[in-house]
Amino acid sequence: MTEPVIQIRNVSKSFRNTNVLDELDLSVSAGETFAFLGRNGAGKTTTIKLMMGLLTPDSGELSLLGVNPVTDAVKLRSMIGYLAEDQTMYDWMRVDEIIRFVAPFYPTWDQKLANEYVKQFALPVRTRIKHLSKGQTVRLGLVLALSHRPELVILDDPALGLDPIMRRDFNRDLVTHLQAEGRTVLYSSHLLYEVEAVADTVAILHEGKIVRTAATEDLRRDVKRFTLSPQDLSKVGTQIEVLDGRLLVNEVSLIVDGAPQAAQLLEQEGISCRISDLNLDEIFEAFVMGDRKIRLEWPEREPVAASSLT
Ligand SMILES: Nc1ncnc2c1ncn2[C@@H]1O[C@H](COP(=O)(O)OP(=O)(O)OP(=O)(O)O)[C@@H](O)[C@H]1O
Repeated sequence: MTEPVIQIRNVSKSFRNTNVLDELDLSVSAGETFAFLGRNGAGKTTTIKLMMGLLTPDSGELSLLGVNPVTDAVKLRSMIGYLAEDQTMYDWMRVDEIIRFVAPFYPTWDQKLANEYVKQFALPVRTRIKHLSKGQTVRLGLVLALSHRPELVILDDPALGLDPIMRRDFNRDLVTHLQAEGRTVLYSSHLLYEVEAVADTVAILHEGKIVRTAATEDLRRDVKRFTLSPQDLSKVGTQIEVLDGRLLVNEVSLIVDGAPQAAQLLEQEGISCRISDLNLDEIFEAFVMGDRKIRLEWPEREPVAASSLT
């Protein structure tokens, strides 16, 4: 079996008293488009900076393309196409000037390819960077990140600040230029629906750990809403993994991971329920904001004393 292109094992990172990553494990295979998802502040940029050797882990190990970013960051950076969340470019330079400026940093720079990207992205070469639109700036960032034909591309929330149509076009560009060439791509975002069209695999980062890694179609199959009667709640065994539980009027709504198995178990128990599909935003929300404890508390609740009702 070939080595993963990105391998992170047991990586922890704190800033002063804040523990951002807690024994994080993550693995990305060659040719995969891997969406790295988390809410704002979840630690996506911190993880990416660790991968690029811009930060050092407190503990754990990282390997990208077989290189250790802690000891060999400079070598690694020349092998990776990296688009930072807040790209700081020399904004007084023109588009053609910054391309000429960046090219010598990469031994494998392909100027013909850079010219093709500039043409395809319709970038105005004689315009100063400070006069580009947000969409043009992101695309220029891509030209600079991709023209040395990196095997691995890391994009930190690249579509941030783009309007929905631009985001769609940007994702289409990603598919055309990177997936078609079999590159490995790690793409961070806080929007699950946004990465759906491009990602092979989605990993959800929450409270310093990856809480789920799956293909988007598997997430849709596995995570569903079960609606049942409150009386049946105590019969629901702990074998069912509830991501979120809510008490509605005369009903209980449970968002369950492992829906096919859960449906089978409930059927065996003779519990009737309604099972409905969720969209990707609802699935993401259940993982990062779901109330997992409430279910356990309900059956143990003290019944309301009849005297208190009078
Ligand atoms: N250099 C630093 N010093 C102190 N705290 C930091 C530093 N860098 C990040 N943090 C904190 O670490 C946490 C994770 O930040 P990070 O930027 O990695 O999150 P993120 O998932 O990329 O968020 P966003 O989607 O908003 O960019 C945040 O609470 C942030 O304030």
